[in-house]
Amino acid sequence: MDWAASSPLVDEDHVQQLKEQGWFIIDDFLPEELAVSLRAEAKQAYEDGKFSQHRFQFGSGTFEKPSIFEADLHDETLQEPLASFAELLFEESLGQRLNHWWPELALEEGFRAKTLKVQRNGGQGGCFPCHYDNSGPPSKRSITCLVYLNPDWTDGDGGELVLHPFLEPDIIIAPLMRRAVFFRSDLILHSVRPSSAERFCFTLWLDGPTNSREDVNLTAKLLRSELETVDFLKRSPVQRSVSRAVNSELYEESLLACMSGMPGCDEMLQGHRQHVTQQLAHPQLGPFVEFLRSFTCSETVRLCEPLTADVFRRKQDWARRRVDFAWTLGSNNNHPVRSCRVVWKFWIDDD
Ligand SMILES: O=C(O)CCC(=O)C(=O)O
Ligand SMILES: [Fe+2]
Repeated sequence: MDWAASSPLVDEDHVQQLKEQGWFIIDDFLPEELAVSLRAEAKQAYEDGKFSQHRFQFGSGTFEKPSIFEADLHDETLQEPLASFAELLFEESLGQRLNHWWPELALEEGFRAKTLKVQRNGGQGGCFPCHYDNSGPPSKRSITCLVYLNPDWTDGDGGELVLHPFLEPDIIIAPLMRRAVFFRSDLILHSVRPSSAERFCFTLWLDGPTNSREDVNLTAKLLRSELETVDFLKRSPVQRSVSRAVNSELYEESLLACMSGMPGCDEMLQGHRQHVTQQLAHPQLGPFVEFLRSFTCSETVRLCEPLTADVFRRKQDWARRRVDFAWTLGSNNNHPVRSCRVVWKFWIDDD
C-alpha cells in the first residue's frame, strides 16, 4: 500500500489554505489502484456484516442516523477484514507532513492520537446535519481528513459534503473518487446532503492540542469590540459558542433533512430551538448574535468536477470578493445596516 506516497501531495500551499480558510481539497490524493481496492475492501466488509449503524449522542440520549453505517478501525476485530484501512491508522506520514509545514499544529503521533472510520451511506437519503467534528472539550480532534471512494458519482446523486465556514459562502463538495477534503475539526461547521446513491468514504481524524481557554470562551471583551470580533471569530474555534444561533435555519433544515420522522428528531429540534432562544434573550449575547446574523450570506461555491488548481483559485477569489462586498455593505459606519443584509442565491457551476 502506497499511502505514504500520497502525503507529499500535502504541500505548503495547502497548509496556507488551511491557515487562512480552515480547509483545502486535493483531488488526486490516492493512486487510482489504491482507491479502487479500498472501495472493494469496504464493500466486501459491509456485505460481511462488519459495519454498524452510525450512532450519535445528543443531550443525554443516543440516536441512530438512518442509512449511515460505519466501521471504526480501533476495533481490533475489524483490522483484518479492513486491513488496508488499518494500515492508514498506523501510518504517520500525513500528520508529520502537516506538522512540517505548520509546526504549531503539533499533531500527536501514534495510533491512539488518530481515529479512522470507514463509512457507507446506503443511499436512501442518508445524510449528516450541521456539526463540528470537535464540538468542544474533551475532544482532541484537530484535523479531519475525508477521502471519497465513489467512481460513479454523478450530479443528482446528492451526498455532497457542504462546508459552512463562519459567515462565508458555503462550499458544496461532490464526493468524487480519490478526492480528499481536509479541514480544521474545531473550526469548520459542515453537513452532508441526502444521498440517493450508495456512497463510500473514510475519515481520518488527527488529534492535537485544541480547546484551549481562548478556543472555548467567548468573553465580554470580545462582545464589545464587535467588528474586530467578527474577523476574529472567522478564524477562531470560539465561533462554536454562537454557531447555532447565528446559523439557526441551517441547523434546522439540515436536521430535518437527516432525521425527520426518526426517534430523537423532535427532541433535537426542541433542544436546538431552546438553545437559540436562550442566547437571543441574553442581554449582551442576544444583540451580538443579531449583529453576526446580519453578515450571513447564503451564496454558495460548488465544487463538483475535479479541480485544476487554476479553476479552484478563481472560485476562491470570486467567493472572497463577494464576501468583501458584503462586508462593506454590512458594516457601514460601524453599524450593521439591517436593510442591506446581503443574501445572494446563485451558483457558479460553470466558469
Ligand atoms: O460523509 C461525509 O462526507 C462526512 C461525514 C462526517 O461529517 C462525519 O463523519 O463527521
Ligand atoms: Fe463531520
